[in-house]
Amino acid sequence: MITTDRMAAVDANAAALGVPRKQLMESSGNAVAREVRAVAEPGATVALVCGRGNNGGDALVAARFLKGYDVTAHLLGRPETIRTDIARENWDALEAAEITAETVTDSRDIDLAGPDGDDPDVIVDAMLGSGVSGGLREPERTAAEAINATDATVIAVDVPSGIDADTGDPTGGPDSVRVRADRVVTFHAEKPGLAALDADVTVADIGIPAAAERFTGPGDLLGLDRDSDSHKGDNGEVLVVGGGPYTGAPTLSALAALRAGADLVRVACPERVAGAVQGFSPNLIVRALPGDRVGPAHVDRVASLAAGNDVVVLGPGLGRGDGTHEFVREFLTAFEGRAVVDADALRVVPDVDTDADLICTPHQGELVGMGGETASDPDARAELVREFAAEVGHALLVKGAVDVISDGEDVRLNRTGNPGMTVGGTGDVLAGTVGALAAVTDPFRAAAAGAYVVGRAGDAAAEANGAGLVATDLPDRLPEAMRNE
Ligand SMILES: NC(=O)C1=CN([C@@H]2O[C@H](COP(=O)(O)OP(=O)(O)OC[C@H]3O[C@@H](n4cnc5c(N)ncnc54)[C@H](O)[C@@H]3O)[C@@H](O)[C@H]2O)[C@H](O)CC1
Ligand SMILES: [K+]
Repeated sequence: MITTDRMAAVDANAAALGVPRKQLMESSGNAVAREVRAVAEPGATVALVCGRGNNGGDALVAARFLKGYDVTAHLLGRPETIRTDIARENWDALEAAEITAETVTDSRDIDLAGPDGDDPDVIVDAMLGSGVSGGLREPERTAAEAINATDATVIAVDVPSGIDADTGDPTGGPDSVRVRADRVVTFHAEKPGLAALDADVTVADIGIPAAAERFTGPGDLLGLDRDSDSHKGDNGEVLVVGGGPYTGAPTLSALAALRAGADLVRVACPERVAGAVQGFSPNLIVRALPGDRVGPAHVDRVASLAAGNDVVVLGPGLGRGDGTHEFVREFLTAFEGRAVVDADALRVVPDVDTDADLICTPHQGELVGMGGETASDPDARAELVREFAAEVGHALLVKGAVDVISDGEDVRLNRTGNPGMTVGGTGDVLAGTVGALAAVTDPFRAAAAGAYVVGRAGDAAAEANGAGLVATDLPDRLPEAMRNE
């Protein structure tokens, strides 16, 4: 089962793996033609009703695969207004091949009947697919009514036009016009909304590599951009809780959170290191906690600071010690928000009873310290991480040459990054990045996207600095790494 958003992500990941959308469209069109052949013998009349997006493009490809059938393509709009290059190229190919094609610009001109005035044997509904928004407009609306009025076998491409593939509901409200299909050929995987329809659904493999789903890619960044009309705070407020024995760690997390798009980043750290943290950057808001270590005495103060933020990043530079663990335990027990837990705070997580929504970011040694298991084979490790995430009830991002991300159900692997990133501090950058992303998306996506972009930033830094890569190289490279291309 795949949602429309995830499908768009997987499609972008496939393109990054060298399988561009035009190639997928060729497979989609082929699958549509196969479905036509399954319901009608050669010689049958087939009307392809094509919108101007890629859903229409799929049917334009199908026309080339339907030799021996009496095919007419009806394009709803002028060819110049076809919305994508790949659909237009397939329209041009159709014309060049002299396959019967008509354009319909006025809904009153829609006529699906063949030369003898009879309904076609088969109608392919390729008006709108996953790009639909709102109720059908003209000429699609009238065309849908015309399709529904025939006694042709109606095959919908991807989803019946006017239906939301995620919900199965008509896109214009309960009584709005939509195509009533006998069959649906949907691509790559079943869509959540199709099962409820009164249609036979075929899932066609269109050649998207399994790696496009299994591994993170640029598609995992879709939808994470800032809204153009957003206000200060809309893009996330992050509280980093750490420092004591170390000052660099909370600072790196905080700088990374800012570069990953958070609007405001606050650092709660012992007063002994507060000046040093602030000294790194005027962009940070520092809240000093009395003393030189974070301990149980600070729980109330940190809890009240946390309440004003979307996400807490807990752990960078906290150090270990009875007081630290006690602080983490007490804080998490009462906390009900979202937190990234890293470094010395991790060990406490499996024993804490908390309503918080956590993303734990252990390396493999820390995973074992938490009670988890690891394996050298990535697939075996992925399954172990998934099981452990389900057991602790939180999302895990287990760092390694290949990172494994799981929320106990889904698993994603991340291959970006390089051996140069084993230097100190890159984990702090990752925790801060995931913290910023967790303010704008769910924990699993935040962890997957965070691992991907920090690895990419590290790859760019390694290219520039070779073996001299240091963690402070990474935050400034995050904005470039977060572009979804
Ligand atoms: N990997 C994949 O996801 C693949 C998908 N394929 C096919 O592509 C469509 C989705 O194509 P897209 O161009 O994104 O959108 P549509 O064709 O569904 O819509 C295009 C166009 O229609 C206009 N529009 C939107 N809403 C309405 C409305 N209510 N009334 C009228 N017109 C509307 C709007 O301007 C849109 O831009 C997917 O379903 C698959 O069939 C591939 O070919 C293979 C890979
Ligand atoms: K359709």
